[in-house]
Amino acid sequence: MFSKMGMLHKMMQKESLLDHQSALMQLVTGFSRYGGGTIDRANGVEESLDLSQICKEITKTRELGNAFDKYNIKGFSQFLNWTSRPNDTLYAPCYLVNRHFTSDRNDGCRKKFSSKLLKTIPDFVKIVEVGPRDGLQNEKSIIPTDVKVEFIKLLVSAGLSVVEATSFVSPKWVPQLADAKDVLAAIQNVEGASFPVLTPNLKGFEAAIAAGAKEVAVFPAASESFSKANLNCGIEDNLSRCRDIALASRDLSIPVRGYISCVVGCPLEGYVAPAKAAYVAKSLYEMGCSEISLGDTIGVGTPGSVIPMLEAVLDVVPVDKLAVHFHDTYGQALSNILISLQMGISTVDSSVSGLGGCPYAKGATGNVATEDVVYMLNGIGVKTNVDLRKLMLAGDFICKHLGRSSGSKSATALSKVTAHASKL
Ligand SMILES: CC(C)(COP(=O)([O-])OP(=O)([O-])OC[C@H]1O[C@@H](n2cnc3c(N)ncnc32)[C@H](O)[C@@H]1OP(=O)([O-])[O-])[C@@H](O)C(=O)NCCC(=O)NCCSC(=O)C[C@@](C)(O)CC(=O)[O-]
Repeated sequence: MFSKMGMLHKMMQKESLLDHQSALMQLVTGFSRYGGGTIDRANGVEESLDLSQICKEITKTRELGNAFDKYNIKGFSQFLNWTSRPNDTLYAPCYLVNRHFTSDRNDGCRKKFSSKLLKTIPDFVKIVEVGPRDGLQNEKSIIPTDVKVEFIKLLVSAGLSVVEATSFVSPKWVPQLADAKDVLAAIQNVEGASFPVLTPNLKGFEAAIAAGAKEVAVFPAASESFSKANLNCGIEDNLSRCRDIALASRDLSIPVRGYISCVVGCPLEGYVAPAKAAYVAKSLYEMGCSEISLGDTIGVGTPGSVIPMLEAVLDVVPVDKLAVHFHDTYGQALSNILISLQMGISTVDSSVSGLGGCPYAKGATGNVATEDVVYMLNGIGVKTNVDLRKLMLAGDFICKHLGRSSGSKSATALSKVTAHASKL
């Protein structure tokens, strides 16, 4: 590999050769293949050695640009794009690492990228995995308890420190989670993660505590209609139920997470004003919730609606108490997450393989896929402690059981490029 690249490099230096169509074609094909991932570090190829230099030369060489146009070779255009950044000697190796899909956390990248845009992003992001609860609650055919338990164990072994396990809600409303007590009993001895469970009222809270829950979550909505559809009561009545749970858990030193559904949009009311989300967030904060997760339940938000909502909430709740929870119905979740991180939020909810959907939000698809979140965070050098390869195993496991393919773009891509996936 090394000698081949060296040869190509030499050929490029001889400008006259570039006029020759077959030599040009060889170069373009060679670079395209190289850009496609055949780098061989074990044989001593130094990515920074030839490539940054080569990339510089490519940008200088109009003929190669023309050749790209003519032969429409994809990998080559990526080289051209990479080198269009300023100071490409610094950037090129970094891009190449990403090009090779290692997806490992790349501290080098972070340092080199430390532009204004990434400066405010936290160094560490806590991922709250909601796959076993939000991900599965909408599944029509009942998943055996032992499958759920194995799924949770795989998620924990991938390094996820918070795995929302189930809900203590009415089995008539959410039949899939009717085995909440058994799931919780089976994971009592699993170490390395906390397992919050949803509790809509004191009845659910008491059942959860009796089953061994050490952390619970309440879930009011920012929209009156959704609150009624989801919980059979309006916002105020539900906040008062949340308050009862918060009081009861204070006595037991049980942390209570507060979710807010429909923070930017509601399946029944449409647009939700930022002040509504802020009002519910403030109420949850004042009743002592340890964390408040802002849910775009139907995935309609864009940075255009998420930023004003976050600004309103940040006026009343400290940033370190906030989490974001985006569904990906319109493919906006990652951009919304990035914006949230830039605004200082460092807790992100997601669901492996993009599983999920709320039974009372018709048409809404799953949560943002955990693999996609981890892939993005790895790419910008943010630590998560999550092992992407093991996470993909958990995703494979549950997708096989559900008989469907993964909703994660990163997992799908990485599993196709096995040579790269093995380097994760
Ligand atoms: C809240 C209730 C229970 C009110 O339901 P209700 O029908 O108004 O309750 P009720 O007090 O009239 O009682 C009716 C029956 O439910 C029983 N019941 C009452 N409470 C419980 C309980 N805790 N556990 C088990 N059973 C319960 C109660 O005992 C009674 O049983 P019956 O006498 O008929 O045999 C019901 O509306 C419910 O369970 N809703 C489920 C809501 C839900 O789980 N939604 C999905 C999760 S929210 C979500 O996904 C959004 C989120 C959080 O992810 C954020 C985002 O995505 O943006």
